[in-house]
Amino acid sequence: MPEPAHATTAPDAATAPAVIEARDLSLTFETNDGPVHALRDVNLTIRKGDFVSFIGPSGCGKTTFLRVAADLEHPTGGTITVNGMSPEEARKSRAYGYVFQAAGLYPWRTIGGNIRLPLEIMGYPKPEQAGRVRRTLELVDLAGFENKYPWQLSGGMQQRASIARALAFDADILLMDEPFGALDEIVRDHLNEQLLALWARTEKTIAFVTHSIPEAVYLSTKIVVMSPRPGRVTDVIESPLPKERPLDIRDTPEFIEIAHRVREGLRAGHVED
Ligand SMILES: Nc1ncnc2c1ncn2[C@@H]1O[C@H](COP(=O)(O)OP(=O)(O)OP(=O)(O)O)[C@@H](O)[C@H]1O
Repeated sequence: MPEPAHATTAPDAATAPAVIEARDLSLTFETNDGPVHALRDVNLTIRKGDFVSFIGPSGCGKTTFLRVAADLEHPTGGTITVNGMSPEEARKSRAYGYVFQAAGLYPWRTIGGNIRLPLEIMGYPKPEQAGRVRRTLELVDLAGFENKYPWQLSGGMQQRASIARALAFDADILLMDEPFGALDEIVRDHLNEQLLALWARTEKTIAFVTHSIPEAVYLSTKIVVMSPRPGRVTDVIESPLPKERPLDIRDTPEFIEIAHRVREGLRAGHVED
């Protein structure tokens, strides 16, 4: 579907190079109960430096979109490119880091050991591994926790460690599948603030799945509203909010207006089971 003409877009945001580009992207899973249309005709451009949130009810294809971009699933129709390459080429060139819903840290490895793991697999020299682990721990505010084990950290700290692991090899793109869904609201607020600061500092492109309207509006430059059966994009909202966002921006009329539009989009796409 074409992107809405009434979107308010900062001039540079519209001209930045495309990082993820989906054209008529479809994925149908063949199951014993018949075909499941996880994605149908999704058209979307994610540009360099965008923070894009995907929001929609359970089963609308948010995770599937990220998994297709990450070459973990293969489309059955249309095309998707990542940094101008096929998802397979992008995966091989380590174009992205992936953060899963659960932190997924190995309990028998220290926090440093977990972050080092992809670097070991990629064959980085040992001294460089150590430097990268140290720098990414600083980025997520976990300096000093390198030698702790995951179970010695809170849930929020574990999620930060899993973000550090995704950042360690310095990919330009971060794919984040509901990384804060299981955390309480205060911790989530804090991590949202930290993630925004990290995004501003590193100028990465972030694709972020969430169920939370306030989280989507607070974090994003662009909000993709999806609806299920078949999974499709029903609205793309370009946020007019400034890049600097203190938490109390959530009380401003601009914020409330965008949240309202997201809610309307979700309501319009709602289907009864
Ligand atoms: N491997 C698979 N085989 C068959 N169906 C699948 C598979 N993976 C996902 N699906 C189906 O595709 C649809 C989209 O799933 P997806 O996980 O992308 O949704 P989602 O929007 O991320 O949901 P949630 O918010 O619950 O995480 C769902 O109906 C799901 O059951």
